[in-house]
Amino acid sequence: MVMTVASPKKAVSITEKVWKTVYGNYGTASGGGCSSNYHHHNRNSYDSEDDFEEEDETTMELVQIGANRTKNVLILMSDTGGGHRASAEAIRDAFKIEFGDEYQIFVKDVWKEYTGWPLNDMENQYKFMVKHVQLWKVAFHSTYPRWVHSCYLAAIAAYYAKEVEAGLMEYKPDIIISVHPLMQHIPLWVLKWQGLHKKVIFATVITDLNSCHPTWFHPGVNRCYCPSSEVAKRALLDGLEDSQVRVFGLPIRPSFARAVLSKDDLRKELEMDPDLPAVLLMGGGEGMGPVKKTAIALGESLFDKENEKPIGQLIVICGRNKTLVSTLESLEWKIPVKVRGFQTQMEKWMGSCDCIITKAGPGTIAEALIRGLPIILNDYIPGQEKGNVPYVVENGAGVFTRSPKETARLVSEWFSTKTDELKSMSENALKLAQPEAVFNIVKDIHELTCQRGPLANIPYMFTSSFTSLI
Ligand SMILES: CCCCC/C=C\C/C=C\CCCCCCCC(=O)OC[C@H](CO[C@@H]1O[C@H](CO)[C@H](O)[C@H](O)[C@H]1O)OC(=O)CCCCCCC/C=C\C/C=C\CCCCC
Ligand SMILES: O=c1ccn([C@@H]2O[C@H](COP(=O)(O)OP(=O)(O)O)[C@@H](O)[C@H]2O)c(=O)[nH]1
Repeated sequence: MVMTVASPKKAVSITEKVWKTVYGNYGTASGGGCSSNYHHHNRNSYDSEDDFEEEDETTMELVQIGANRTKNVLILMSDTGGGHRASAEAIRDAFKIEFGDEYQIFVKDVWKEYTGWPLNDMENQYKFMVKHVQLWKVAFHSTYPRWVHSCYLAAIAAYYAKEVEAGLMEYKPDIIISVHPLMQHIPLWVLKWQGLHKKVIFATVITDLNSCHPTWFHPGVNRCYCPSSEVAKRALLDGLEDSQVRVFGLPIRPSFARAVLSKDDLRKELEMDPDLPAVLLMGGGEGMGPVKKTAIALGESLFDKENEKPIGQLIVICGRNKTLVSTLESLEWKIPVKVRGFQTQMEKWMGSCDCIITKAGPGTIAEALIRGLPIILNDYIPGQEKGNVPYVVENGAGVFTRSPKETARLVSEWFSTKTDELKSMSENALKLAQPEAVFNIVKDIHELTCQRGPLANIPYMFTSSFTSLI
């Protein structure tokens, strides 16, 4: 048997034996692992004291089990918008594709499941604030200084420490990944109180492309994955070290990166017109922005009055906005229109269209870039989405206008007299696309896990007894 890691003897082996008895979650890793030199053993129980006599061999086995057992990954997210869940699921799927059963992934809103008001209702509070956009502006900008958001979060952490701790420990995480701006501080404090901050790997995956809130940046993380060099610059200015920061792009579901899609086949499958150019209109996971007015304007501009025939078709995806679905469904259209609620296969709808109109949501933008769709941005949420506008426009992948009429005019030109413009924007979009980002992120986390070595087994049995003392 070839060993690559030296194993401390007696002291470790006793602790590990106790640990192994209570922690029954190992050995399912499919090939790979951190080192191919580890030989996997299938012994799952300790039968007698005699084991202590076979110390060398036993200790080696324990080291191997630590290396090869399934690692638990807890991804912290919240449904404030649709982007955080989309990125969390992208990371989960990429782990599965790259490493099979080596990692067990939990995508959770721990705050919603374990804590109380106001922490457990961020979705509705966020929805309310972005509807009253001035309120969101004030909340976003007034919490910008570190001392302000740290005080808020510390107060909440103190109040809900036990609940958050229970929520985190439930999943016995070896790795915690936060894809949410408000989920760095509290979990990191909890890990510190538990003495687990050097054992559990903590990574932040930022899902804003440019003007993100500084709560994303916490110097206590092992890695901070930034979707763009602009965000990386902000991270460094905010006190993170070079060694913590990686720039791979925004994590997008592997179905966008890996699937080979033919537009003709997709149109058949989605029952679209096979020949008419198609525009996709959406407003993030919640169907926000001027979707209704834009749809109506497109209904007019994509109809050639002289020849009495449509020059394009329209797909409207309203996300979770059910009122919008029923309003649009009740209208009469002169062009082919499909109205849909929340869709789980966005890559198919994007793959079947020729351009997209959306608010400046980072997830939708990154997905559209991968599909090479020119983008008309028709709105942005102040603060975190503002910087996405120059990111798209200055790179020649789209335009910004809040006017539904102007939007409708642009699309009708792209579909008739200005097809060259559409083509060159599509090429620019593809240049910005980073379909491999999610795979690079999970591979980097895997490397980090391997660097920790096989003895990074986490004594959760001790932490839970600590919990009961709080
Ligand atoms: C000194 C006077 C202070 C007055 C402050 C007033 C009110 C404070 C109350 C709320 C604080 C608001 C938090 C602001 C920081 C937000 C950081 C941020 O970027 O948040 C964005 C996310 C939404 O995600 C984005 O969605 C986009 C699309 O919609 C897009 O996808 C983008 O990529 C995403 O990043 O926003 C949130 O999640 C905000 C949730 C709001 C929660 C309600 C607040 C009350 C609940 C619990 C208190 C929790 C924290 C308070 C401390 C916050 C300190 C910053
Ligand atoms: O019906 C829908 C509508 C949206 N989305 C996804 O929701 C995310 C929206 O994220 P974005 O950052 O664009 O905006 P947010 O919803 O967070 O405001 C993107 O991945 C979309 O593909 C989806 O899967 N189905």
